Amino acid sequence: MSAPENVTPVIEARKVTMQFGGLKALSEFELELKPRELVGLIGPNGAGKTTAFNALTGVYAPSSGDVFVSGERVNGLRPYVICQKGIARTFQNIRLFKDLTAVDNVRVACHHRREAGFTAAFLRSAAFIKDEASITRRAEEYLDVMGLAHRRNELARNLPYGEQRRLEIARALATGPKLLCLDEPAAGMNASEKVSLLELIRKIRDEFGLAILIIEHDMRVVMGVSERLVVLDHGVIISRGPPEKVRKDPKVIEAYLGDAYLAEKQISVPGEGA
Ligand SMILES: Nc1ncnc2c1ncn2[C@@H]1O[C@H](COP(=O)(O)OP(=O)(O)OP(=O)(O)O)[C@@H](O)[C@H]1O
Repeated sequence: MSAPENVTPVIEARKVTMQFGGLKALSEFELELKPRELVGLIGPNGAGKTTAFNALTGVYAPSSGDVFVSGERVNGLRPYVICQKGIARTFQNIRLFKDLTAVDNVRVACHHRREAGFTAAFLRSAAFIKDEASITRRAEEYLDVMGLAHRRNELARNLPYGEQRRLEIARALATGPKLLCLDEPAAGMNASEKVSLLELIRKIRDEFGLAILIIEHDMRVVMGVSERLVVLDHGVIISRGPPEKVRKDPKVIEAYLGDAYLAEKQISVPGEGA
């Protein structure tokens, strides 16, 4: 599902470097996602994947290089401002409002793009009340998309782990993003849960017309859903392209697939048995 060549990318990273003291966690990172693209960002532990997400979403200001959202340079802008420009993310460690219900977790994100202002809220005007009702309806729709309608009134903390992860995605979707960045959304799930989550993610891309950038450790799973992969190792992009090309790239095999890391993490390599 590739976008036409001349379409402005939803996100572009140009030579983005992140330096922490003496450590270059990310070096001259280059990335471009067109609308509706689904791209996997992979690499061994400590490769710089989360650092790349943090630089794209404003958690870190790049030490050098530039990030553009829909053609606008966003270096140094706060994460919530970048989110307002259409970049939503989830985190490796679940960050829900654990003492709010599922629907309220999503409502909070819907508020992020509400139109009624503080005065209306203060006066609880008719417009405000109508707006609140429509926010609740929208939040319910996102819960439904993520298969969580039945959990509407449960506290986030009481949801099973896999459903907490889906609730995070529902909340990110509710900000109305052009790009959804998912940091290991399937972490901690078994193989079949991972496959069904990633199929759901692809469905979301198709239905909402979003671009999606996904960090995922399981090569088999990520190769199955991504149209393109970008491979990081020690902060440097060592390979990029369609999954069938990347999985044969000797640099990837050496850095990632051939790593003892695979055995340690019990990660399956596509084309190698079960
Ligand atoms: N805020 C920070 N300060 C110092 N070093 C950091 C910081 N954030 C990340 N690093 C270092 O940068 C390197 C890349 O880390 P990062 O978390 O981006 O890797 P990753 O590919 O996401 O790894 P994993 O798969 O284990 O999550 C690591 O050596 C890490 O220790």
